[in-house]
Amino acid sequence: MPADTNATTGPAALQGLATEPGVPKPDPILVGDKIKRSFGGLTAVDVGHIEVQRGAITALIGPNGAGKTTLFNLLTGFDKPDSGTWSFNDQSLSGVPAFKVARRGMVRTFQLTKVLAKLTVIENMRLGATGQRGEKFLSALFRPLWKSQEDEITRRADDLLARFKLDTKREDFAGSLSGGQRKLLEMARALMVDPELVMLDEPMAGVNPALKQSLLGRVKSLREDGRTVLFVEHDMDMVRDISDWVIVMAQGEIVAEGTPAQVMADERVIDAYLGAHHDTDLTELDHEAVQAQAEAELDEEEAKHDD
Ligand SMILES: Nc1ncnc2c1ncn2[C@@H]1O[C@H](COP(=O)(O)OP(=O)(O)OP(=O)(O)O)[C@@H](O)[C@H]1O
Repeated sequence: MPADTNATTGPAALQGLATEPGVPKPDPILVGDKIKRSFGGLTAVDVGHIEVQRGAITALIGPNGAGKTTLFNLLTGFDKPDSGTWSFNDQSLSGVPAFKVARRGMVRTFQLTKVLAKLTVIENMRLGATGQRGEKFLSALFRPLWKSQEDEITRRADDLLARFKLDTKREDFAGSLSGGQRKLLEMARALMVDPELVMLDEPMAGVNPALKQSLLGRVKSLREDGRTVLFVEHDMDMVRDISDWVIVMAQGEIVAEGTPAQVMADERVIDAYLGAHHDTDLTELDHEAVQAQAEAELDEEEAKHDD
């Protein structure tokens, strides 16, 4: 089927957009303005404008300390900004607590913490249904629920575990799962509230390369189910493979946006990475960036000699 060049919805609509930071999207599910968060004298986030396209997979990348996690925390109500406003499905989310944000259809995954690792897989899933109250609300597990509500939660959890091929691990402690299985559990748990927007925190971290493809398939299937995905990731292969759009942060600000191919060739992105000290697996981008810069310098030299 030929691509619909006039599409305003989904990933297709992103083709041909300007690559300026904060560029408006044709059908945004999430819109933020002037979001600032400082820690002491350090400005962790200073985002002028951000829009996330509905039904697309958007990657949020940037060097260590760029403010990605802080922005995730702010948007999902786990942290409070110094200033700024944002809305989800045209409804303001400023000041809305995390569990209510989740109920409205926007959830974020968390890397499995020590406490959650001590619970079984099914217990983790059931906690997901409480709308991300998190481990402070572990008591939610033991709070009496209506039997029918409990049955419904268990049924949904078991369906998701089967879909994510974790059903045989149902009674195992989450801490005993492999890196890839933990990532599947984090994702499955987030789906307990049937969210429209799923925010994934480094979905590839600690995953065995052999499992990466299957995990990538899971993320793509979220989009096929009609969900919107926003993810933070250092693994550039993943970013290239599955993102429809990439937003690049550096020093708290959005410095560039575009398709994966556009941002990876963008000077502003190369500068952001080369200008920062980082210790994660951005080697591939580094390599490309260094090569691109070397080529640019050689071209400049050649041009000088040509004159
Ligand atoms: N609770 C906090 N207290 C003080 N400083 C913080 C806090 N949280 C984050 N920061 C600082 O804010 C800046 C942005 O951090 P953040 O974790 O959001 O970056 P990031 O882009 O997610 O980095 P990484 O890729 O390493 O996870 C960093 O300089 C960090 O040290």
